[in-house]
This record gives sequence, structure tokens and C-alpha cells, in this order.
Amino acid sequence: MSHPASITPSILNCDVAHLATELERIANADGVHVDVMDNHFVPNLSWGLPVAEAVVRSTRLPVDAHLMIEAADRWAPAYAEAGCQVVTPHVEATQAPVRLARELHRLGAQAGLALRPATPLEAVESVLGELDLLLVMTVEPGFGGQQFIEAMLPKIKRARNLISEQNLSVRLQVDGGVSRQTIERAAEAGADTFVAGSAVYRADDALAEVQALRELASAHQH
Ligand SMILES: O=C(CO)[C@H](O)[C@H](O)COP(=O)(O)O
Ligand SMILES: [Co+2]
Repeated sequence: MSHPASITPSILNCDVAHLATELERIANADGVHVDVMDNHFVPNLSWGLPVAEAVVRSTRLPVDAHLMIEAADRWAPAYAEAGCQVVTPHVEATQAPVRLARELHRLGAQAGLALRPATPLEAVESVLGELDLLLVMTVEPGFGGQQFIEAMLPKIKRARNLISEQNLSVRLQVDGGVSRQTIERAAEAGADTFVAGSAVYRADDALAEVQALRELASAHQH
């Protein structure tokens, strides 16, 4: 069974000079998605722990930290300590995903795990039971504003089947190119948690966009 559709806007391309105001624009969202990039795991540098801490302090919404960084085992626990509700390192960047998930739980956070588009689901199959959230990337990680990779839809379906077969309640998140044009197909395929950056922040009325995305997703969930 899917969870009710959650919309977690990415602040990657918001106006960081006005962080508090930008967070108010999405006050009706289900969470805030903070993209951490280190210019090694991905060819881009965004921000790290101090900004994640500032976001946690500046919103009542739960914060999910998407860690596009190497040495995830070394750095991810600090994001749990900073008050992020969900911490999502990449499976390609952790040497010990189970130990890391357990460490995140011990620190009071939920444990996520993300897959690049080219990484097969087999990479997480045996550790799904340790997770609260699985993130199937629908763009190559590194930049906002990219086009949704349609070829990820069968992977989302298979991920949903794996979660059901193992009788788990892991959230299935999609991230990258999610908009009114793509969210229905992602929901249909089995995603229940939707990151949308440019679709939300480029809208004149971000609150209305969040609500529209949630309604479209809910209408297409199984
Ligand atoms: O992880 C990410 C990029 O690596 C971002 O979360 C994602 O790109 C969101 O932006 P958009 O909705 O504009 O694609
Ligand atoms: Co992201």
C-alpha cells in the first residue's frame, strides 16, 4: 500500500537570500527537501550542514536531506543531529547502508536511501527492510530544472512491487523533473512522495501549485 501523496518541494533553486519567505511560500507542503551537493559525488556544489540547520530552524515542516555527497557514512549522521526528519544518502556513496540506517534511527531520524538513474534496484533490495524511504532519482542528480526521465517509470513500478512483496511500508520518493505534466505517471507507477523544485518555485502561487500537485498525485495512486 502506498502512503498518502506527499509533496516535498526542493529549495535548490529558491531565493536563498530570503530563505524564511521562500519557506512560507510552501507552508502547505508535507516537507522541505534540502539538496546537499559536494562537487564530488555530483558536478555541482550547493550547501551543507549550516544551511540544513538554518532550514530546520526556519520552518515547522519536516526537513528531508538529500545527500549527494561522497563519504555518506561519515557525514549523514550530522544531518540527523541537526534535526532533519529524513536523511537520504545515496547507495553509491555508502559502504555500509545497514549500519548507517541504524545509526540514523539511533539519532532519531528516518533513514532514506537514494539511487542514481543507472543504479539497479538490486543495489537496495536486501536492505529495504532497514529503510523508511527509497528515493528513485528521475534525473541525473546535480541540478534542478532538468527533464523527467520517462525510462524510470518501470523502475518505480518494480520498486513499488519490491516494497509490497516484502510487506514493508517504505515511502517511495521520486525526485527530478516532477511537475503537473509528469506527476500523474509517477503516482500511477507507485511513487507516493514527490520532490518538485522548479515546478513549485517558478509558480506565481507556490501554495496553489503544491495543492494542485498533491491532488493530481492522489487521483492517480492505487
Ligand atoms: O536532487 C535534485 C537534483 O539533483 C533536486 O531535488 C531536483 O532536481 C529538484 O529540482 P527539479 O524539480 O527542478 O528537478
Ligand atoms: Co533532491
